[in-house]
Amino acid sequence: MANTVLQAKQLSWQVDGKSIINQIDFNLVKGETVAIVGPNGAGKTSLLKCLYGEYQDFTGNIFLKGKSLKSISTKDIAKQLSVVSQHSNSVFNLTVVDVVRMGLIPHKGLFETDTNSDLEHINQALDKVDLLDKKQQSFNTLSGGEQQRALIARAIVQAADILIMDEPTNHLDIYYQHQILKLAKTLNITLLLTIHDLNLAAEYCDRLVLMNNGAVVSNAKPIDVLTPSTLKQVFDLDCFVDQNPFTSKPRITFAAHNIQQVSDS
Ligand SMILES: Nc1ncnc2c1ncn2[C@@H]1O[C@H](COP(=O)(O)OP(=O)(O)OP(=O)(O)O)[C@@H](O)[C@H]1O
Repeated sequence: MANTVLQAKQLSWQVDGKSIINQIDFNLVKGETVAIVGPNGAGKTSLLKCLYGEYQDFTGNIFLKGKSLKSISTKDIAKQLSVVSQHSNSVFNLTVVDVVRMGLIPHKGLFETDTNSDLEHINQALDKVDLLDKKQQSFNTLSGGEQQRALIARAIVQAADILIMDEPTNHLDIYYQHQILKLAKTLNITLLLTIHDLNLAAEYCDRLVLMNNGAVVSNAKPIDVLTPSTLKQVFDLDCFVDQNPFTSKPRITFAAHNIQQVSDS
């Protein structure tokens, strides 16, 4: 499709002989916001890791703006695609400004120092996420929401036009869940994320890719993916779908009456 920026064809990935991602076809179009949703263990993070080049031992093909991902250097991938992932946060025993400065790495030679315009760019990014006053604080001491904002500032400095976020709303209270997603949307770039909260996904995304057992069950607009029968099939729960009265987006209310106690299952 014209304007496809990221595409997977018959993508499979296994670990220790176990199939985790199973023959997935996927595409991401410039400018859209897409969420990968599905139960724990469905393969969402594994799919993202293949798509952003962390796992290279996949079979099938991944194309970044038409070029095979395996033929593009890590540095060139990072110029086009930035990643915000909670899993790597704990490695940052750095100040906030140093974390944000890491966004410059793909654009710099080995011994190239920061220019005044780089520093201005870093400050502008920190200002955009409202962390200028915390720039000298240790990243590890930020709250969960502030850490996500700092990583978004790093992505702004990285200046890629695709942003991948793995569970950006994890551990955030409801206010900050909305704040992070709204902030990401203001960047006006292509967004691909994983998210557990289907109501948030419906609120912010143009399209949802619903996964289960390493495969895609449904890939369409939220209204067409979030149907009681599809959700029952994947989550084994009955639900009621109506409209959010504020936004008119689909709103899902799950009924937990058939949940078994752990000891009964
Ligand atoms: N590096 C790995 N080594 C072994 N097993 C793995 C590895 N990565 C993923 N898996 C397994 O693959 C399956 C899918 O994991 P993945 O993290 O992709 O799921 P997910 O949909 O993101 O789950 P969650 O919603 O719980 O974050 C799980 O059973 C997981 O244990």
